[in-house]
Amino acid sequence: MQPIPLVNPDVRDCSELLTVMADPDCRTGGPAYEMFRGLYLNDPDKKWLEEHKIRYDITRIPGQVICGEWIKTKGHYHQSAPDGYAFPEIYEVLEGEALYLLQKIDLSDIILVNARKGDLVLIPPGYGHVTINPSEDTLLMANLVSSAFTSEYLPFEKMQGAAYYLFADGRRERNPRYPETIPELREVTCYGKPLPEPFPQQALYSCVGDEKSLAFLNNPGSFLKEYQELYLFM
Ligand SMILES: O=P(O)(O)OC[C@H]1O[C@](O)(CO)[C@@H](O)[C@@H]1O
Repeated sequence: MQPIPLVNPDVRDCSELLTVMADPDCRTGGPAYEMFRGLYLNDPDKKWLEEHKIRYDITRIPGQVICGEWIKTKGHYHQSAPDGYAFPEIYEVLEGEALYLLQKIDLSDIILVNARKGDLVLIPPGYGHVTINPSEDTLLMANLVSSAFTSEYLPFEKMQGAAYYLFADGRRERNPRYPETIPELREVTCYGKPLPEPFPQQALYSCVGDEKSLAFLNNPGSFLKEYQELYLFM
């Protein structure tokens, strides 16, 4: 596939991360990561994506440590689709390595997914998510998501971030604002593990045009059994 030109990003400034950092006195600024949203290679792909209410984004997260933590995205939940279940999302690591911290809205499950180049990571309905770049190298990742979704930041902002903080010195600490009774971070590694059918099996952009493998993005409630079979729940 020819590369998609990455131009005109939305830039998340480090100062926008202050409400989710472990250190409430953290003072930082400057660009944190770039989000290239609503990308396509050609007009037929653009039309197909629009007709199917799907957005393809690429995010570039240069390796850096911010107030002792590995750089991370701000974190958000997704609101419910018309069928009553929250919009899911799927990520692909294009370069570098990533940790995806997923936390169920009722906090009954908190997962840390290790992924590297070529891996696909599915964010099931109802899981808030934060992406962490745990290295000095740049993380480049793509995602497909419903274009009807919006990001809900408030649950993370109210709690000063996700349930766990990951520090560059290797410490992983529970965010003290969450109850002591929350589950331990459940770590899974998806290196080279394909997602089960009917979810995408190949590079995300090559799924553009494949109605069957992307149907879950706008119809989350129709795939409840399939979510149970994800490696996330093993
Ligand atoms: O909105 P946040 O939490 O900064 O996360 C950014 C990521 O979320 C997305 O908007 C998709 O959920 C991507 O464009 C980007 O990778």
